[in-house]
Amino acid sequence: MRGADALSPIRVLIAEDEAHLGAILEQFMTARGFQVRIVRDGKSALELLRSEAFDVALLDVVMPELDGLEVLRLVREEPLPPEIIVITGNGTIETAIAALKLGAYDFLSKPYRMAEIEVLVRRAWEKRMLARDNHHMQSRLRRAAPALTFVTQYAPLRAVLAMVEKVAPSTSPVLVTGESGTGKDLIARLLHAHGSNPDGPFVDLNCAALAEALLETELFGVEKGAFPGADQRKLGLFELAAGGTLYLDNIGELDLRLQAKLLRALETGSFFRVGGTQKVEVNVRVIASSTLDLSRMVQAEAFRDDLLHRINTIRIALPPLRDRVVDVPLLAQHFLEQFGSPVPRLSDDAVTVLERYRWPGNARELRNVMERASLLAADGTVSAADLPLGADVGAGARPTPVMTLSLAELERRHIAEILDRCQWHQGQAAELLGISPKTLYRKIREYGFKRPAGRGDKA
Ligand SMILES: Nc1ncnc2c1ncn2[C@@H]1O[C@H](COP(=O)(O)OP(=O)(O)OP(=O)(O)O)[C@@H](O)[C@H]1O
Repeated sequence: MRGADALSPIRVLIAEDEAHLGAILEQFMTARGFQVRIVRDGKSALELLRSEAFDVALLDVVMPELDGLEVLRLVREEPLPPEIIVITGNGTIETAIAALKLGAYDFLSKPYRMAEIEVLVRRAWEKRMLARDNHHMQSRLRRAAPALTFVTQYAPLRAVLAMVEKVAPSTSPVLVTGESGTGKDLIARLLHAHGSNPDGPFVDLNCAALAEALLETELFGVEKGAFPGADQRKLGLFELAAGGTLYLDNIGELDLRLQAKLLRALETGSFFRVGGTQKVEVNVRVIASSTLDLSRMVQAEAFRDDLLHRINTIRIALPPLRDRVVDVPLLAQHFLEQFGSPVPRLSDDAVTVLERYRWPGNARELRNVMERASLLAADGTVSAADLPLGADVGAGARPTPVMTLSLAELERRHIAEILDRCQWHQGQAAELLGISPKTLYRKIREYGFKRPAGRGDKA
């Protein structure tokens, strides 16, 4: 069982107004390996429960300011509340029933034995873990988690993989760089899987896909009433990733103000929700990725030097596929195994075509090409004719009647064509168009383009 002696101790809040009893409880629980915070009144309990993540809370019913039942009621309205055990002083059955009705895990009457408390707290924690694991498993299943195998025979990349395993258990931030489709997301997932808490959440955010204001609330959460329309508190991804990994894809797209907020969060392990006045403390491993050259962005004053230093502690650079031709047939085979059943064979002429192509969309493009080829393969063999690579070059060379078009119309058509060629992979399309993914995202909305069903595997 994970728990007090494992990597992440069980976090317990004790709200007890009798100082002597509180001190004994704190001492006992700390000695048993729990991570304990203690407060003396209901108001402080509520504040702490709202600002920090706890697994279990022990609430005395009779407390100044707010009584335990009221704290219980208010905390149960929060997203992801801890399990709560209510301690009744007078032992009335009515209070106990009221607590259970309000959603308490259980109750204990004073006087109680310390061993009883420990057993109850562990059980409450197990219930919480089961619920959380179940939630993670469901979301993982929903996302149909991609296979976590990084295929390569290219020696420098094998060295990178060895480093990934070595640095995975540390909690330092990691920066993964490389062109779109080179496998940055896959590396982030591998780091998480080999990390100190693989069962913890893996939360990813594509910083290129959201507008500034949305990004901030998405990342850091928002307090109820922070702005019109914020009608309830929303937890940010930083909090949802507590005890796990937060993967910030396209970090170069964060604006300078958010970069400053992120830096502070990384340095202090805490932040304020939008509109919030209470510090939220979290323990999250941050992995950032970028297709852009962040050092050049620093020179252009578009990226903070200090943030780059902070996330650059561990840097993993992925080379483009065209620089490691040795991997092309290997990866092609790997993807065929994912799509084909029975798995088709690659003919020699197909391998030659694959090796000659430059793969601007890297492994993702190869994956898409293999998905298509596995459908077309006749007699269980993928031949050169099943690969659309030559045809693509031809399409790109088609003359366009530019003289009769306005500049905006020309832009609209060009973007539509590139999106189509990249099968709606926006990172790749932005790269081919020479604009940032965020600009592309804006243009897509401006021109009202709609992603055709089944196109593109990532925003
Ligand atoms: N070396 C590899 N072995 C196996 N699969 C790979 C490899 N590299 C990439 N892939 C697969 O190719 C696809 C694209 O990779 P991934 O999403 O990790 O790229 P990325 O660099 O994060 O792209 P982007 O910058 O556009 O977000 C995924 O399906 C991934 O699993």
